[in-house]
Amino acid sequence: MKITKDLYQGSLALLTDFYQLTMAYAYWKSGKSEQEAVFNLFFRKHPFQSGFTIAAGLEYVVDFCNNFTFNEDDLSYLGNMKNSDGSPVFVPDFLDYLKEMKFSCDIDAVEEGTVVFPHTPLIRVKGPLIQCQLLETALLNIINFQTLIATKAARVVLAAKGDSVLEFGLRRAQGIDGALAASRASYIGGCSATSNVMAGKLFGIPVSGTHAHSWIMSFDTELEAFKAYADAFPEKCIFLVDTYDTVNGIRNAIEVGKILRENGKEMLGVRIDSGDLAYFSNIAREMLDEAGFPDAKVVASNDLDEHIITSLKIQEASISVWGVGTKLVTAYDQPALGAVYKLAAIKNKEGVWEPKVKVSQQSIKINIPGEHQISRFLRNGRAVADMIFLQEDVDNKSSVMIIDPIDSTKRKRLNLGDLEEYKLLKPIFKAGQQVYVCPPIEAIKQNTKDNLQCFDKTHKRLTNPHVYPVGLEENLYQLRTDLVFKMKNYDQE
Ligand SMILES: Nc1ncnc2c1ncn2[C@@H]1O[C@H](COP(=O)(O)OP(=O)(O)OP(=O)(O)O)[C@@H](O)[C@H]1O
Ligand SMILES: O=P(O)(O)OC[C@H]1O[C@H](OP(=O)(O)OP(=O)(O)O)[C@H](O)[C@@H]1O
Ligand SMILES: O=C(O)c1cccnc1
Repeated sequence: MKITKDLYQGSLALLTDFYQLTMAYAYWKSGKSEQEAVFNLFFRKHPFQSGFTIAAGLEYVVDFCNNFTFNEDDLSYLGNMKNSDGSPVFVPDFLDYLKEMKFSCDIDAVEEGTVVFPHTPLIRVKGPLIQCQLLETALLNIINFQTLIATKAARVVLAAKGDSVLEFGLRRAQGIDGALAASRASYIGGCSATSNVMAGKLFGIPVSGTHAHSWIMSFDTELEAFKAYADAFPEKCIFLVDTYDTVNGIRNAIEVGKILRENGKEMLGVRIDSGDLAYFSNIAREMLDEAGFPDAKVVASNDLDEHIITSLKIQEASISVWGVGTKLVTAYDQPALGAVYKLAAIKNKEGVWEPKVKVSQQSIKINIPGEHQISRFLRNGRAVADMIFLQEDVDNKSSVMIIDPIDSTKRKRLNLGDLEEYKLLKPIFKAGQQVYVCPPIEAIKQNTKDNLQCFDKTHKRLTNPHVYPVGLEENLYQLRTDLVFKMKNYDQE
């Protein structure tokens, strides 16, 4: 789908922070706009204290870049901006420059559904400084949110251990776009369907659902309500049984289930939305089995997340479908992923690339310089480590040393001959032309599943997961250390 056209009816070029535009103007004014640069988008810590993160949002980025032009409306809005002395913020020549600007960057990115780790770029942008800069805010907005929600969904789905998870979040999501993007990312993370019909239409996600308490309450009795629903949707009967008395509700559902069966239809199940979900789901299972409905499912909802699902599994609750809303689509326990977008290299006036670092007191905040690539190494299909490296440093090597970017005492030697190697950054745009075909959403969802399968279960544990090794190839580590020393200028008093 064309996200820009269908969702935003036109231009997204102004979906940026004002300072990106003031920097763009200043780059242009100082003759630096065409200077080539490399920026990396990466995060520093997994969300939710997870041991893994699922990359998502690339299709939105592709669409954003393909539509990265300022239209007349945008330019007129910018043209009318005034400084406090009444002078225009942006001079007409600059607005003409923006009007003529054609997206011409190279973009390399990790495919959606890939398991990713701190410090490794999810997106690398190479091109004119001004364009790289103007892309920052939108790319972060897109990737931070969808990656966060895809990760949350993957955790919920892992907790459900093969049961279906339905995403029910629309009513409590962060606005319209938050809801749509969350439904998309939840599906990528492994949910089976969404209640969000517009997400179903826009993204091709299966939609599904049951009915609400209001349906029951609009009738004199619950039994009447179930019968009327069965009449309208004989193929889709999941009865919500907890409006008045859950045990009686299950009894009523069974009664209507029998009527459906007499008419050649099967009740799909019951939904429980309150009370002790372990206790009532087990009662529902017993009653349904006893009444001859062993295939009827018990659906549970009510403020679920991966931790409550895990607890209900431990309690041996008889739940086989999980409706998860608020805590999934709002990423309730961590509402933002902290991915950043940092300059990693710039071409100087002599045409020589210079790697760049942002020095920080906290070593976790020192970025990785240069136009690097990431390799994932696998042994017999099992991921063993990720390496961040500069291609020229590893050419013709039979083994490499990787060093943890934060703690240099953590090192690992990899014998390349024993390992399968996958390059994670794929070409997406070359000189502004899209060279990557965005896969259908089903393929992205499958990619998540396949990727997760490559990781040991200790990395997928929901609490205190085992840390997966990701390191800088030793030459890149040294380059970064040297640059930090140079920028800090320790030799001066
Ligand atoms: N057996 C259980 N173990 C752990 N958590 C549970 C269990 N049963 C339900 N829960 C969770 O406990 C919370 C109970 O929510 P709440 O306090 O709103 O009670 P409620 O029964 O839903 O009341 P209401 O009738 O207002 O909906 C929910 O998050 C639910 O998922
Ligand atoms: O709890 P969540 O994970 O967010 O899942 C969605 C919730 O939304 C609905 O409740 P709501 O009170 O809005 O309506 P209903 O119970 O009358 O259907 C539904 O019954 C779930 O409890
Ligand atoms: O279909 C449902 O059961 C549903 C949909 C949205 C929110 N809660 C429940």
